Amino acid sequence: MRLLVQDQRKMSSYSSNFLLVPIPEYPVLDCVPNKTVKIVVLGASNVGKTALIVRFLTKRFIGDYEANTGALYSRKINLEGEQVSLQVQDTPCVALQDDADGLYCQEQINRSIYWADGYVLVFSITDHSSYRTVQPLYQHVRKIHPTGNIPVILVGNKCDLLRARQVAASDGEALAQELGGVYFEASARENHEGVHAAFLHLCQEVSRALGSCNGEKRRGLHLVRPKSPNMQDLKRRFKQVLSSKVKSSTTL
Ligand SMILES: Nc1nc2c(ncn2[C@@H]2O[C@H](COP(=O)(O)OP(=O)(O)OP(=O)(O)O)[C@@H](O)[C@H]2O)c(=O)[nH]1
Repeated sequence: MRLLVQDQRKMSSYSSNFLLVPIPEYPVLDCVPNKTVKIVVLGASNVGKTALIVRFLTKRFIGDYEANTGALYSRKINLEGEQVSLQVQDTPCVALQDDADGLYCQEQINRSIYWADGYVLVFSITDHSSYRTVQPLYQHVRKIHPTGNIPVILVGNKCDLLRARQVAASDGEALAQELGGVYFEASARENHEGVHAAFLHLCQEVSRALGSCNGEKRRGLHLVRPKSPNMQDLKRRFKQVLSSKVKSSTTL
């Protein structure tokens, strides 16, 4: 047990970016970034939404994730020389209704869609039904934001599983073009760079769209801020990373 605590300290001192404990949003009052980039990650079940967020924020891949109930992570990042507060909202899965015309989408997800400024739509290249979910999901986002530009990227995750591929890269590209976004194929499991490039692209798009004002000012004050990650959940994930289940080939 003591060893675990020491290890935690040692790791924390290597990088302030380590693990899922969010960096305090505003640790020093005079360093408060005046811009907040709010991103929500959406998609069908089991496509790797949580894995992608964890990869982006920690550079690590953890094999097993509990089906999540939607956690919000925040940290400060540098975008094109500007300090920005980044908030990333994980969400429970959405599913197509039996008639495939509509979506099962929890109210919590609707609030996150309303709240966000940028959208990561994820499917798994090994699961064609998750791909078919994307178009109705985008339409759903459009219903909530009927006017204006919607910064969006489409991520085809699990591209390490090439033999199990069910969605061609060209189909991903075609769909992204239809949605007005860029397509990224990524593997949360195998590769940090691809995931980082995808999220960074969206952050930059959102940041440019926001200009010098904050998203909340742009659209008027938003309703309810999505749920912050509860500490039990963060502690569990923290322990999970430190356990022998860690399967990462990257070093900090
Ligand atoms: N091979 C492979 N497996 C992945 C990848 N990303 C995620 N997984 C696995 O896919 C499963 C689902 O990952 P999650 O991140 O929980 O997926 P999710 O979309 O958040 O799932 P829900 O909580 O059901 O909505 C886990 O077993 C992950 O280890 C990837 O890039 N490659």
